[in-house]
Amino acid sequence: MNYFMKILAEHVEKKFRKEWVFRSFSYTFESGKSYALTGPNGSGKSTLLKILAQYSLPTKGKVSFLSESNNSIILDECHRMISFAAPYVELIEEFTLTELLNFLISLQALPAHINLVGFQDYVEMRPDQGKFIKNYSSGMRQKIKLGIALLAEKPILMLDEPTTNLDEKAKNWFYQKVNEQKERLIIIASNESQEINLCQFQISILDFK
Ligand SMILES: Nc1ncnc2c1ncn2[C@@H]1O[C@H](COP(=O)(O)OP(=O)(O)OP(=O)(O)O)[C@@H](O)[C@H]1O
Repeated sequence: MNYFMKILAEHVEKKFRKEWVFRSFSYTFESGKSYALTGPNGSGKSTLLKILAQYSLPTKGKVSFLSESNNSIILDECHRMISFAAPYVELIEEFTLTELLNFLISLQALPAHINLVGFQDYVEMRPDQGKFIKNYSSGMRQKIKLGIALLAEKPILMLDEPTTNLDEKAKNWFYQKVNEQKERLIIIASNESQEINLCQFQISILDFK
């Protein structure tokens, strides 16, 4: 995981039909630093985060992932470098937690040493082992998503509204766990002050309208 990298956004613009979401967004993100994408509801945080992850394309401009020596990284490889958690990214609801963890390990989305007990200790939850993911509460599902993203040994951590549905105790758990992640390149899209304050750099999307 000690893999230094950069995300370079060059004059990135996004338009849906006739509506410009943002214009000329240029920024360089680096490993070992954390960034908050801020702005009110509907300002374009999620849209920008998905473009930075290269999950969706900008209308204009370019996003590249660069190695420490500034070599460009191919798209398939880029996607293997990201762990991404968001309210709109669903877990596989028909699995139990054990099945989900084993599936993610088989995809190399989680390291092979992760097991059920270790994961439950990490997320500080110990529900019934036979329970299907669909029967977990929304806050528990969100904590599982965050646990997976935090434990994935990927250089980039991207989180959209991470404390959605979390109670105070779970929020504090999350803040502590993010603060332990020193080497990764972290981008959090949020309009919650405590999530924003976790990050070293704040980028207001309203500056790119
Ligand atoms: N697939 C789409 N098609 C059309 N418009 C879209 C699409 N996705 C997003 N938008 C629009 O782009 C704008 C930005 O949406 P986005 O979800 O990125 O905002 P946000 O800042 O993340 O909002 P929130 O804080 O409410 O989550 C909104 O006007 C939204 O309706």
